[in-house]
Amino acid sequence: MSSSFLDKVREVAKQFFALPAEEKQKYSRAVNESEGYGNDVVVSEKQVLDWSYRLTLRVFPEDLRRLHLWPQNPTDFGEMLHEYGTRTKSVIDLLFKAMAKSLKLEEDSFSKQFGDRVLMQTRFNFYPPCSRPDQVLGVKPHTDRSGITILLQDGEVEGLQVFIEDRWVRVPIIPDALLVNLGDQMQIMSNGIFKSPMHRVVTNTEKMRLSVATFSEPEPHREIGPVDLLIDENRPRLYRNVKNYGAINYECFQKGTVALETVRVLSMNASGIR
Ligand SMILES: O=C(O)CCC(=O)C(=O)O
Ligand SMILES: [Fe+2]
Repeated sequence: MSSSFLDKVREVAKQFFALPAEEKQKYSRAVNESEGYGNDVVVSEKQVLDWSYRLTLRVFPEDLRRLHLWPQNPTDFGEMLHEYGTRTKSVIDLLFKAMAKSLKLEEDSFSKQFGDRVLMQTRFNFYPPCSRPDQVLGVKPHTDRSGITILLQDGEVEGLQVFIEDRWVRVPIIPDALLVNLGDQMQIMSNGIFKSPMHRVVTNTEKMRLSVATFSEPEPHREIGPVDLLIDENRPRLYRNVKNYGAINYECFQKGTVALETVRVLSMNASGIR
């Protein structure tokens, strides 16, 4: 993707977030829905909300697009999202193949688990300046539930951090780069070889920040699990097969538990006692 195209994606998204509140509210996320415009889903009075506005839209499969939630304003928003989504999908398809080959597996080992109706959601994150960046995060620590997430960062303003060896490490801005973030479902399929990193977004007092995250996951009824060839005596099965991991991940996030732990296979010793 050319840098002018990536700039265009950021520009059109910024134009949407700059619209008056009443205009953006036409595309509001309904209670219990994930698609549309708004803030965090509120699950408890004690919850500390993320300092961000989001617009989340499903781009694939095309017949599941909810076009009434796609902004009419700016007028080229729909065309931009279709184009960006299509190109991002090819990047994801390619990565699935390359990652399987890198483990000496058949190239469709991961993609065939996801099937040919992969769900792809694009989330536009808008982080306004925040007067108390010491107290409020743009996005709380989490791992993505996806297989692969493709992230287009702001062209200038940093904010993303990854948890590596017990500390938060900042992710630099590379203006023309797409950041590939692996999600929990890739960790499951690769039997723990590819890791889904914990990450968060910090706020800052002066500048707004925009990012565009595209998540890929299988349809909820499809079962995914560690690829057989990645399981042996030296590397026992780490995860059970799962369906609808999105729901498991969401429920755990609400409860503050780690979703991947709940699908882990517990090892037994010779006497069958854990
Ligand atoms: O804004 C970012 O850089 C990351 C956002 C993110 O982690 C997410 O939307 O899952
Ligand atoms: Fe994330």
